[in-house]
Amino acid sequence: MLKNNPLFLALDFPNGEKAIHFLQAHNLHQVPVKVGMELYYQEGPTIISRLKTQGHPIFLDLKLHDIPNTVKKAMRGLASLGVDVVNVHAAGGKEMIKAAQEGLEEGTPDGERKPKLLAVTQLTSTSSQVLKDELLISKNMEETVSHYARLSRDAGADGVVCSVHEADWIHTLCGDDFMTVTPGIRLKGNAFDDQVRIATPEEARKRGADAIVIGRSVTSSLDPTTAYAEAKKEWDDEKRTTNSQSFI
Ligand SMILES: O=C(O)c1cc(=O)[nH]c(=O)n1[C@@H]1O[C@H](COP(=O)(O)O)[C@@H](O)[C@H]1O
Repeated sequence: MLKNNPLFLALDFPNGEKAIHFLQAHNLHQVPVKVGMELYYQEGPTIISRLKTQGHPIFLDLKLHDIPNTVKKAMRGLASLGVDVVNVHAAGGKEMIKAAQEGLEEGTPDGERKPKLLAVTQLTSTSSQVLKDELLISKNMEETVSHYARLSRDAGADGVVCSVHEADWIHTLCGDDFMTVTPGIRLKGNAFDDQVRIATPEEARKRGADAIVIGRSVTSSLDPTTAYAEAKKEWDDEKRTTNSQSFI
């Protein structure tokens, strides 16, 4: 795996013991991981320091969405944890995204690298129908995601979270160095009905995503070691032109 194009394994486990045991039992030493709300809200910063000690690059996915002042102060604290990537909801608007970057800059200890800031455009579980009927967004998915991506770039985010289907044209719109991180990844034959805008690791690579996030296709597999290896094989490409920004 090129260091610039991580495959983040989503550690959606109810507690730290289960997460660490999973990694050890399946020989997933030092792989990039994503810690989300389920695990972080149980364990707090302890799980971050445990994973860091074991050498895992970390995407801390808490999807902040609040008034700019609150987000800025929360990001100050998160920056001090030494994670590699954090995120907010782009729907919080430009001022909130700017405030998030300011908080990260202020909170990053001297000599350490500021975490990359991503903004979630539209969740991969959201369908075009939900966008229209429940969220009352009258633009279609393509226009909405494009708008949120441009807004995030203009506000100073390092990239966005989007689906694979949007990664290539976000690069066209926002530049090749604007990062696209794509969850909703499924290995062939898997199906989980809560995700809508899904794709395989191979499709993600072909559409130029900079990083992928994969969870249950590996963690709920009967053979997680093989499932992880399969995802990584599909995703890896030594010939790929890498983003000049580096995640980890
Ligand atoms: O920000 C995220 O990581 C995220 C954004 C998004 O639009 N969709 C999405 O699924 N995610 C996260 O990515 C992971 C996907 O997990 P699986 O559906 O099990 O592969 C979960 O931890 C989600 O919280």
